[in-house]
Amino acid sequence: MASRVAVSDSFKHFEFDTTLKLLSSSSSLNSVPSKFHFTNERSAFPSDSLPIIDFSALVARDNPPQRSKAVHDLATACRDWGFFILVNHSVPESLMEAMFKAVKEFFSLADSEKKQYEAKSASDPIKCGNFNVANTSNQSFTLWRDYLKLYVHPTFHCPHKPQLLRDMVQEYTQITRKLALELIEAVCEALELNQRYVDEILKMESSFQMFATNYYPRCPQPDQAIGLPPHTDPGLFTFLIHNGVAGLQIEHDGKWFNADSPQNSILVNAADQLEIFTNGKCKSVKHRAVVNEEKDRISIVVANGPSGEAVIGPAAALVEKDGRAKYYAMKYEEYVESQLTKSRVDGKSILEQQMIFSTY
Ligand SMILES: O=C(O)CCC(=O)C(=O)O
Ligand SMILES: [Fe+2]
Repeated sequence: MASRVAVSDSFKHFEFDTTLKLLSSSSSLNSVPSKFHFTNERSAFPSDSLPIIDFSALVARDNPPQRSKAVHDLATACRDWGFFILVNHSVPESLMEAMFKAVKEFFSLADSEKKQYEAKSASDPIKCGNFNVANTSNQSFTLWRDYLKLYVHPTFHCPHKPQLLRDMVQEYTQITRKLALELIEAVCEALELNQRYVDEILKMESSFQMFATNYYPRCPQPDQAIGLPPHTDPGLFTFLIHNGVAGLQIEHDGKWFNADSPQNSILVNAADQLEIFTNGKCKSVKHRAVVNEEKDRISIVVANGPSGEAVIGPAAALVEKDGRAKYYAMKYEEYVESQLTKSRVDGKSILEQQMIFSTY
């Protein structure tokens, strides 16, 4: 990492200065301004062997052998990679296209219009602008991306303009919520956890679902800035689609892999609450978003969590089988807030802080 701005009392995670979209469209921008400086090694291996999960087989309840194979494949993917490509998921291609049109309309609004959604605190249900992160030496830098983040369930929050965004986010998050529920039920089935865990422990009926979209403008020096530094996601399963421009990388066996995906598929990763709830049987995979010199990249992300009120620790039946709990429990809404405000780029993640290490 190169020089950055030292963290002072005025350090703010949330910032709305000038959007990056506006800054990077200036023809004279030929180097990364110092506040974005983050030296990164963005090379990664190709991702030929990423698991592919066929959603239609997973929900084929009239074909038990097919379903049980899909359930098994899902559990294996969550254990070995913490990441997979979901195909035959039933989300219409036209809805995905409309989502990209809608978020582009949002990012193209004037800064003065977007500024009303500048976050004042971590718990604001609508946030947009830039995001600053710090490292353990108390130096901060700004990420090379503009973002919009919304809390969409159990209460729906979305800007009123553009109307297309409001309509599409509502439709897309409703469909993806159903997909997430199916995935969670399948993981529970694979681990022999009954429906009570889904309904009463995770409280999926009031699942806390977040929608985010990231706009990563092309970058004059992609090795000197980062879209999103390595992190894991809160929640159970994160769904990601992108505009066809590569940039997502995932960590596997201590190496970075490019997470390429076929068109119309959804990239899914197991997230922190799934790792905790399954007592480590599913892995919350570290990932990052790198930027490039040629093309603007947009990703659309849905983080599907348990209820914000749910206190998530390892499932009792698994603790019994494993002989010990490997994680502390925490209320999910507190976990989300801690991750937004307390994480340090090169420090222990909130997930690592929740781990209980065996004393023998
Ligand atoms: O844009 C991407 O590829 C990654 C986004 C992501 O990891 C996130 O929003 O948590
Ligand atoms: Fe993420």
